[in-house]
Amino acid sequence: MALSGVKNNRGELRILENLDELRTDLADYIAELSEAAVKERGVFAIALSGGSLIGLMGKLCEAPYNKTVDWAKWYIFWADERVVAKNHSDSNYKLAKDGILSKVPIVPSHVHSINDSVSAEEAADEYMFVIRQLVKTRMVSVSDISDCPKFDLILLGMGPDGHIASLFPSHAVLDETDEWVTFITDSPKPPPERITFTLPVINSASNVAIVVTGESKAEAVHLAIDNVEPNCPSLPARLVQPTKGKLVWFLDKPAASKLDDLQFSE
Ligand SMILES: O=C1O[C@H](COP(=O)(O)O)[C@@H](O)[C@H](O)[C@H]1O
Repeated sequence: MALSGVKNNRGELRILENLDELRTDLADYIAELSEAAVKERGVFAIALSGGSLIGLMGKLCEAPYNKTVDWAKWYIFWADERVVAKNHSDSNYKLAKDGILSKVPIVPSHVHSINDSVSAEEAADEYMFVIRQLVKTRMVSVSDISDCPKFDLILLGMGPDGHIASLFPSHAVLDETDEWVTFITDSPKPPPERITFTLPVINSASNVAIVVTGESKAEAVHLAIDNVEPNCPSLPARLVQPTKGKLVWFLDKPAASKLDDLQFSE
């Protein structure tokens, strides 16, 4: 049976019994946000991550979602990307294309992937320019408290070290507040060159979901969510605090196993 509730102002926690339930709950959540955004704005601007998240989104390609979701209204972005060719096995674009985008009727021109034929710095600048144009035409909303884009949904995974997107613990890039998109060339997890949304962009989204499974991530989940002493100010996942938006954690039981006293109603 799933547990659900709000904890420590760290967002809504959804703790699912097993991966199958998590996949279904995640697909329902994305489909509902898509429907609401299309009704309100006529489009749905969604940013994906790489890693295990894509496999966990797989139910969206199955009935009923493959027929009921208004795929033509989706605009797809990436919260982070590895600076490799688009056909490389490390590419977050390739992962999403093979796992989801090639299986549903997304409009190809709505897929905003990163230029893989330039340097990390140039790719970050180009990507920011593309997003800026889409903000101007309101395909992507704009935050009313900063000049940041306001994505309808940013989907994040989390590594065992607490990294989200390509924002790694104690990395200087966590302090980046001027740019929407930036780059790193020293990622502790290969490949070293990556581009990533910055924290101000992530925290300006209308909705952010962090999807985490497996016991190897339980300690990072505890540090990111619980009131721990000393606090972990440089743990990226803890810095996800949407200013006006809503944060939801999707966890399986092993990932949630080190959380302090859960007292949600079943
Ligand atoms: O390198 C990355 O890792 C994170 C987490 O991946 P996971 O396989 O442990 O879920 C991912 O969210 C990010 O997009 C990716 O570039």
